[in-house]
Amino acid sequence: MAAARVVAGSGLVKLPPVTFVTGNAKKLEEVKVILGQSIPFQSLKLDLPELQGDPEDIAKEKARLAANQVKGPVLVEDTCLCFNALKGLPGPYIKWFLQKLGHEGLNNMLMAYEDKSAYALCIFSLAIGPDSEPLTFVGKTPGKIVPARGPNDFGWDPVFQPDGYEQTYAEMPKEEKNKISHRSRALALVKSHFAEAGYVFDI
Ligand SMILES: O=c1nc[nH]c2c1ncn2[C@H]1C[C@H](O)[C@@H](COP(=O)(O)OP(=O)(O)OP(=O)(O)O)O1
Ligand SMILES: [Mg+2]
Repeated sequence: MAAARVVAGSGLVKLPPVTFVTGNAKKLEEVKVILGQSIPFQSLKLDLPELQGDPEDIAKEKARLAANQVKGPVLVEDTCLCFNALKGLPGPYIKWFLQKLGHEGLNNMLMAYEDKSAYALCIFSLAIGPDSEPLTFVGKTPGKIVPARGPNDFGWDPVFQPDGYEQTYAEMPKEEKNKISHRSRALALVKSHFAEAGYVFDI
């Protein structure tokens, strides 16, 4: 795929379509709906290895790996579920905690604490090409951890109840989740960036 190039004298950067790289079909479904026609993108199903550490660094490293494989502009995302009583853990490691412990186990982790508050964090990272420093866009939704309610078709949605709602993410209609979710808040920043950055697409 062609790399990004500056159009001389115009202040514009010409880009091939962006590739959203994820191994998670449910994420992709939400991103498609939230982005609509605002940013031309295609998707690539790849489960990229993830660095340990600070969530923003994990997302940036994912973007670097993706841009090296795709050899063009990429967007990736890393999602964290952070328990306040546990000082932000499991955070970026939620995937493995959920896989091993399930919804009940996540609730049990908070049994010793009165504070069940938590927040969902979504970090998109955009790399324009293999050699460019990735940018990050962070969206956060506060809520609490509750015993599972609602359809079990996307990760920890049944155990996360956002503040101001009586329903868990899983119980909400998708449009409602997409209005307030960590993912849509991060994507709002991605959209503003694309609107302001002077990218034109080679499509
Ligand atoms: O809105 C969400 N509602 C409920 N669960 C969610 C959500 N978003 C991600 N999740 C789950 C998927 C994975 O168990 C973990 C994040 O891990 P994370 O590495 O970001 O996702 P992943 O490995 O499934 O896909 P990717 O290939 O994009 O890294 O939280
Ligand atoms: Mg992952």
